[in-house]
Amino acid sequence: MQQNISKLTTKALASIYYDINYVCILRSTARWEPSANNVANYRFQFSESAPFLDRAVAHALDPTHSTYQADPSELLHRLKLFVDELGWKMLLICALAEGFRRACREFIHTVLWRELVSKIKENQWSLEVFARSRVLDWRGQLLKYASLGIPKINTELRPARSMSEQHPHHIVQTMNKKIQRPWHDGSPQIHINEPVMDPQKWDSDSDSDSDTRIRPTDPTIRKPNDGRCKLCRSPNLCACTLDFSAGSLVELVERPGTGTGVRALTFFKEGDILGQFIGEICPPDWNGDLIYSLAHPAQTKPYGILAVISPCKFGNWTRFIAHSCNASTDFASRTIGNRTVTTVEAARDIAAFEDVTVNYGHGYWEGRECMCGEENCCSRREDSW
Ligand SMILES: C[S@@+](CC[C@H](N)C(=O)[O-])C[C@H]1O[C@@H](n2cnc3c(N)ncnc32)[C@H](O)[C@@H]1O
Repeated sequence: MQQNISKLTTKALASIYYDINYVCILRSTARWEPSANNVANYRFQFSESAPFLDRAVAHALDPTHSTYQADPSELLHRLKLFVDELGWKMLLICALAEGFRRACREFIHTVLWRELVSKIKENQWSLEVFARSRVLDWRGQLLKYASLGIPKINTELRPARSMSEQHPHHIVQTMNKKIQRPWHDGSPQIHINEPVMDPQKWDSDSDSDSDTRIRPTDPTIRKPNDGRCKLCRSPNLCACTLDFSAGSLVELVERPGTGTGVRALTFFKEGDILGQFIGEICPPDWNGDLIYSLAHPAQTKPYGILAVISPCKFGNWTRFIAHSCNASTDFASRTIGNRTVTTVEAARDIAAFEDVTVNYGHGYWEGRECMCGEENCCSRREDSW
């Protein structure tokens, strides 16, 4: 019974994150392609949440009013409990998610509803950061109730620091419920969607005139014998690209002792490709980043190292995955579209709200202490470094 409750409420919470992300995608689609259809799809989410928010506010203003006393399924009672625990802002954020609206209607057993409220409470800051960093327009909804004299609504409408200018993976939630920018070696770490290459790092003839220098070719560009594309299985050059959507459903969180890590906000199935390990493409003998970098092997014999991918400055969320000696993902070398790439793939099913981990390899821990805490941890074993 308790297990079922936990499963159902975890699923409901994961669908709240998923739906908030979806509403924000609808918002940007409607903004950049404002066709009647796109705008209607976006507005629909608001029109779905409005009626029961209106009822919840009216009930809060006058709980004795006969219209609001009739509450056969006790929906208003559940909403009141939610607002008492988590406030109006959280109600407005969650109400824009279809998964939450469904739970409001269907979780009629008090134990189930209380468990969901308590899970949302545990994740309150994460949900707020998620909604704000994706520019969910919950304030617009709340403003319409601002003049009604509900004091708590006015305090929750106070402007907060804007996150709209930041990529969500420029935001790390700290242990004391603040946010900070990921930072390394005195500089902010910058999110990129495509690998970058600094020709100067590849320049063997740095004394020659820049006009006469030959531009180095990117060694990760797909060559005819790099094998079939992992996605379409074609042995020929194809236009396939990786789907980056998994990256929208993870968050960066500070962890004690190990720094920034990655937490899944949805369920991943074994074999799912979560993302591409992206960074600056550096020469194979480059050793300027001993923390984050990964060797990029050739796909064909003699299987040497073609490059080092260094995301210490430019990279994506995959650079923050912590090591575990019992990891939930693997790095894999793949040919996809016009490149050979390193992907991060689920080594087993990953539960929502679990930290995503990967095995950095035994050599990484030479002279360092692994703190993954697993029974088989390399730093606990007698033969460890
Ligand atoms: C690739 S980075 C991961 C992101 C990093 N935590 C950060 O804050 O930017 C690798 C570094 O994270 C920390 N780390 C990750 N997993 C760890 C583990 N299992 N034990 C100890 N430190 C770990 C170590 O400082 C390691 O050198």
